[in-house]
Amino acid sequence: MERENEMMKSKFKRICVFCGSSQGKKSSYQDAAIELGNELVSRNIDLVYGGGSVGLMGLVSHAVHEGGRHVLGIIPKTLMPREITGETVGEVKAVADMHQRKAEMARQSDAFIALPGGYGTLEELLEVITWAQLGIHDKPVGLLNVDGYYNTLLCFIDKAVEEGFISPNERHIIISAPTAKELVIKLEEYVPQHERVATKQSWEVEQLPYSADFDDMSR
Ligand SMILES: CC(C)=CCNc1ncnc2c1ncn2[C@@H]1O[C@H](COP(=O)(O)O)[C@@H](O)[C@H]1O
Repeated sequence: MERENEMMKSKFKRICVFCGSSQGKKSSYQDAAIELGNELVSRNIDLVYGGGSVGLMGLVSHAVHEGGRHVLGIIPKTLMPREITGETVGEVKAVADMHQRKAEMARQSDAFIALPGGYGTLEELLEVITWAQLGIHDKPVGLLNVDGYYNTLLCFIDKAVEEGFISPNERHIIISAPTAKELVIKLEEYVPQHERVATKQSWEVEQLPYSADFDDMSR
């Protein structure tokens, strides 16, 4: 038993999952959300997500919570009413707005996975990819391509590479796989290949709230 646990040790402590606030029409999307939750549990990985229990978000968070791992939901105050987001499980952290939510989700996690979803999921996914490209973080980003749901997005990204808008090295930022198990293994093996535009340190300096100079200029 101890040996089994030892084998299942992951280099990730917490993974952030982006996914639909809807369940999607096919049962395979729902099955994949539960399977991903179970995969995290089996590898002793905790969950960070957008909070709430609507759609695939509810399925993945319940699976992780019921499996005994920690669940952290990060919710903007405006989405907190139960009728919008549903019952939450685990720890809930309230933040001021959507921007703070994404920053906090990214800060709290060692890697990101997107399940099928809509605008919200795409926006969260593309933002963490862009941040990786810029060198703000070097955490792996995975796409769980359930039943080929993301094939057209991946084709579009290949087109952007062909047309010279994304470099081949930056194409490697997105890691995709059809099942949770394969995806987590690939994320574990990920080594960034792209050049960073700025060092992490320079971003930290840029992101300091207000400098005295800025304050003076605004007077
Ligand atoms: C108005 C509405 C759709 C409310 C649903 N309630 C929600 N509760 C919590 N997080 C959400 C909600 N809607 C979108 N999100 C965020 O956006 C993503 C899902 O958006 P979507 O369903 O793919 O586009 C999630 O990863 C989550 O972080």
